Amino acid sequence: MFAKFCHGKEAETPAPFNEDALPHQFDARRRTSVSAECWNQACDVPTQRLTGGCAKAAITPIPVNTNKQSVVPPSDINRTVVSLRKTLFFKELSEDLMQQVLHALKSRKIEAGKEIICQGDEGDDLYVLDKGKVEYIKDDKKVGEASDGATFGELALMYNAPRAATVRSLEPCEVYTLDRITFKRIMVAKLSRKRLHSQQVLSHIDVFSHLPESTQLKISDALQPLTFQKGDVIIKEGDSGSDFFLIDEGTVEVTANGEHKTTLGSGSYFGELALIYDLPRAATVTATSDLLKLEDLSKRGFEQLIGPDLVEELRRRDPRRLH
Ligand SMILES: Nc1ncnc2c1ncn2[C@@H]1O[C@@H]2COP(=O)(O)O[C@H]2[C@H]1O
Repeated sequence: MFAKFCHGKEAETPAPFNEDALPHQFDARRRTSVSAECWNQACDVPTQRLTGGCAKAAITPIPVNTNKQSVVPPSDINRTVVSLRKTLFFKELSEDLMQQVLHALKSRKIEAGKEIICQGDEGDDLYVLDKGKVEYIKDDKKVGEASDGATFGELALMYNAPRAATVRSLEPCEVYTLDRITFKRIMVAKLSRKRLHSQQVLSHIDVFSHLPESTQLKISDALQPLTFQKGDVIIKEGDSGSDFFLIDEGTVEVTANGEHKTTLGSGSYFGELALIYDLPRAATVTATSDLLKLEDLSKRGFEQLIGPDLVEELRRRDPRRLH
């Protein structure tokens, strides 16, 4: 069993947590899910864990010291960023958060034939394979290989799940590691910014702006940003409807039966009719600006979060009466 090898492997000195940098209430060694850890959204920092809600008081942020030299040599930074951006989590990470990631990385050399990650273990670090080759083993079966530029080990950190596979070095490897605490802090900062942005988009749309803040927050959390380019068809007349859209930035043209009906811009929404009447799409909606940024609410989210009063209001504002 690989698990045996794994648990019998040489203990690698774990990167020490810089507990001095943590707020005193925060237990760095505690392992809980992100949702169970409580974070101060406004300043992207963990706060005291409380039953039933987050602590309100702002607590000193954990600084990632971006003045100190990153262990990644300047010549390798682009390559490391490219490697990180291959994973979904880092794909659209803002530049400043990416800088924080780069400054928190630690470098490690690993001999050939070592278990870097062991299936079933708790996740401590995320790995960027800078040089070398590894194999992935699941339930004692080899399921894949990866070489320079691969990133692995993020799933257990993201989902607070046990390691899904063993990762073993096939040759001497050089890796960069990102510790769990920094990963989670970046993750919460990213989510918190996303939430704030979605909330701003929502609050600029008349019909949503009067909703209670708690409802706005729930809807904001369910929104997913999407980007389109000029000419992209977002909705096709006659199709069944699965999403509702808010326009964050840019414009769309609405056509029905081949006729121009209207142009919509930021502060508008579309795609509600198919969902509220359970009918095929009444019109085609096409991006007309070079860049179109939308916030997407799935049909499920729409059904769960848009209450009867709001549905009634959307019915009252049926655009077919206007244009
Ligand atoms: N005159 C219009 N006729 C039909 N749909 C329109 C019109 N103006 C805007 N729309 C939007 O275009 C969307 C197309 O998908 P839906 O039918 O779900 O919802 C529609 C409305 O949100």
